[in-house]
Amino acid sequence: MAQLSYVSGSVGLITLQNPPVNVLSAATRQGIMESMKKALNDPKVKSVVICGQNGVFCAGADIKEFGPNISGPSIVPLIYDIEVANKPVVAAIEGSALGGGLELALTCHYRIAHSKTRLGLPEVTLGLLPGAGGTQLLPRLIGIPASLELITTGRHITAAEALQLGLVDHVTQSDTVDSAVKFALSVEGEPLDSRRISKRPCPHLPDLDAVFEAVMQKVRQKFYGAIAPIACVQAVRAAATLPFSEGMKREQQLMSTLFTSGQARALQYSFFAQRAVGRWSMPSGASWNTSKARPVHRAAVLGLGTMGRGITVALAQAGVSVVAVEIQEKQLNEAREHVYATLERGAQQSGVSPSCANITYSHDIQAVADVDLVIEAVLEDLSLKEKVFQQLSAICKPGTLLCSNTSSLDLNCLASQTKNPELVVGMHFFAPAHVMKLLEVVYGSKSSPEAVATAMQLGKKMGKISVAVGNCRGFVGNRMLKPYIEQSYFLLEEGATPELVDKALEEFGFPMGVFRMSDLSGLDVGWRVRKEDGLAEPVGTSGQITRLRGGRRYSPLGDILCEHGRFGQKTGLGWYQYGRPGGRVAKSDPWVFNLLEEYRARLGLTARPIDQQEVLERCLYSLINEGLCILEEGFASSPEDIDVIYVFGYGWPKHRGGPMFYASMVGLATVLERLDHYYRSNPDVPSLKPCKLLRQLVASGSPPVHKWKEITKKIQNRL
Ligand SMILES: CC/C=C\C/C=C/C(=O)SCCNC(=O)CCNC(=O)[C@H](O)C(C)(C)COP(=O)(O)OP(=O)(O)OC[C@H]1O[C@@H](n2cnc3c(N)ncnc32)[C@H](O)[C@@H]1OP(=O)(O)O
Repeated sequence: MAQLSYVSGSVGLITLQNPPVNVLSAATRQGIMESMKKALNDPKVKSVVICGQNGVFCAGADIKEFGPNISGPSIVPLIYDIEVANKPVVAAIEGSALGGGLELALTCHYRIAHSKTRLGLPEVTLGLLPGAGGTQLLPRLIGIPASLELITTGRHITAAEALQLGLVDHVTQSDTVDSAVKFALSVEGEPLDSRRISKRPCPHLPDLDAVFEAVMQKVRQKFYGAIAPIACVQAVRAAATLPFSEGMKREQQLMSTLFTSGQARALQYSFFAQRAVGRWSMPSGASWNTSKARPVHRAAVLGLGTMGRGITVALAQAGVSVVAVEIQEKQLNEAREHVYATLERGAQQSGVSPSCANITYSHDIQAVADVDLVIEAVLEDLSLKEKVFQQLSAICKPGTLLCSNTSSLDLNCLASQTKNPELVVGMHFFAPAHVMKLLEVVYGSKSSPEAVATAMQLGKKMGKISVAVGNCRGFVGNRMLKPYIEQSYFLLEEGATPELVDKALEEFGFPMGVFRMSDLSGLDVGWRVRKEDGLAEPVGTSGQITRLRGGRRYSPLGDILCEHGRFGQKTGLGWYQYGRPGGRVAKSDPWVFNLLEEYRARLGLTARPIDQQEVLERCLYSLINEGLCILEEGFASSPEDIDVIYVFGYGWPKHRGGPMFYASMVGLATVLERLDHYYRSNPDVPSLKPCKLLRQLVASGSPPVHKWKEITKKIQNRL
């Protein structure tokens, strides 16, 4: 796991050998310790170089080993031995130096990095802090403000930035190990005291208290409810105020609290879940490792409204050449300007040149004739989309993949309009499409595995976390949103206010509660769907209000708002008031309170006190129940798929893992008991009826999320 070899006569070369990313597993730690000892005891060795095999230095501690029974030598004394070594130790950094990997490099006396290396201390994203001395060493090397920023965000930086910050000593474009060996030879025999970071004082910072106070406030706001960023700030403060050994003790104290926290478990689960969704499968048995993606060099986007523009930007930024089509001349020109400005802004932020040259614009659908893939993003109207798919099928060259960005329509209907339904898949982006990480890749009953593989690969190229899901109403994300929103309306009927519901959800960790979120997305969208479904009926001021539709409880409150032209932020009025159309700041609106009072009075409903616990249970457990139904029916292949969708597309707080993980943390038996309880008092609300899978999981002893598959497989109704 770590190999010592001898090069250039006097250099001991220690190579970490733990593919794919040389994590510091117990065996690797043992290997480094033994190799170091051997090299230091060997009189022939005058200097040491540490590198990683296959072009990767080290991605840090092995997250899979985290838990109560971690074995092998611990990291802290191991890397301490390196710092106190009496021979110069040089880190030859390439690929990645992250977490414990960067901490390992920090205890070396010199750091040589390849120009393409990424460095960082991302422990905070795993619910931890850099607990192998990182919080004490980094501030001594690069100062407190830069350290606070890197440690609290976990951001990866380039070698160039690392050089600028003083984190590395030299950046090379050529062979990293060769450069490091030459460098090691050049410093053999030189004094090392000044190279030991732990011996340095932390650079002085005037207004220390004010700086830490400001950072703490920022962190509490930005990472609401997350404990690791706070602990990171506290640990860096220890570096600024305590001697090194005391600071190390503080770091360990804070780390041990984080290490066993539920948040760390959730975030580490999420790390692996993000990777697991790439190993997709379909009910037919086809999967990522049996299906080959086609190359997509040229793609078309059809319809340049908000979604189409965002998708165009995302494709161009991924280096795909784009044909952007919009039949309305005015909209086309606006889109061209908008896309250009967005790409320019993105280029300024990232420091790379904009990709405008990759885009051609047309108002003629014939322009898509020779592309490899089309993403349709026209209005969410079935008959319009069906017509578009007929046209695409006739125009495009054979084999072109036809994708729809629909968020709600039946993909099979669109596929049935084409000559090759196997080439049709959904690519459901989230607004703004060039920013949001999530992509639902939707397979219909005839989609070929190759088509799914191609959409998944394109999503990856666009920097998305892509999740393959089946074609049910609303797919996974929006389908689960439905009972969540429904419960929030029922809570209003029973006595809650939008403020009360939103507060509970925001304190849980959502960036926006359900009502603020609905105002942002536009209340008219759901209204149109409800009207199409025959649910929303005009109420007016004196009309009869019915709260039962098709035998199910129904709340027309959302429809009533829309009848008053209150569509949310875009009209300046929704569940809140925004001052003006397009306003962003939500203020309570007495009009809404009056409406609720009148509504309850008309229906003879008595408002009762509703607490945050009830809001969370009803909104979240009904959403979780729907997620379990989706798993049961096979429209998602694993709980990880659902959790990734919710964290990256719907603002589910990252440190709570996702709805499925959260349910397992709360206890499936508790979720079942509470759903049973609410269903008993609301037998006309089917989404509160616990699904079969939930009962089965509880009957099987509530296994951890990664074991659910064994049970879902048994009861899945295949698509
Ligand atoms: C006791 C604690 C003491 C000290 C504190 C130290 C704490 C730490 O060091 S925590 C770990 C900090 N490091 C990270 O957070 C880095 C995580 N890894 C990455 O960001 C990326 O994997 C990468 C940039 C290193 C490489 O990216 P890419 O090339 O896209 O590959 P993958 O992400 O798909 O990874 C490949 C493969 O490796 C697994 N893996 C990556 N890092 C780790 C890790 N630190 N521990 C365990 N496994 C790791 C990853 O899961 C992939 O495998 P699977 O596809 O099987 O999941």
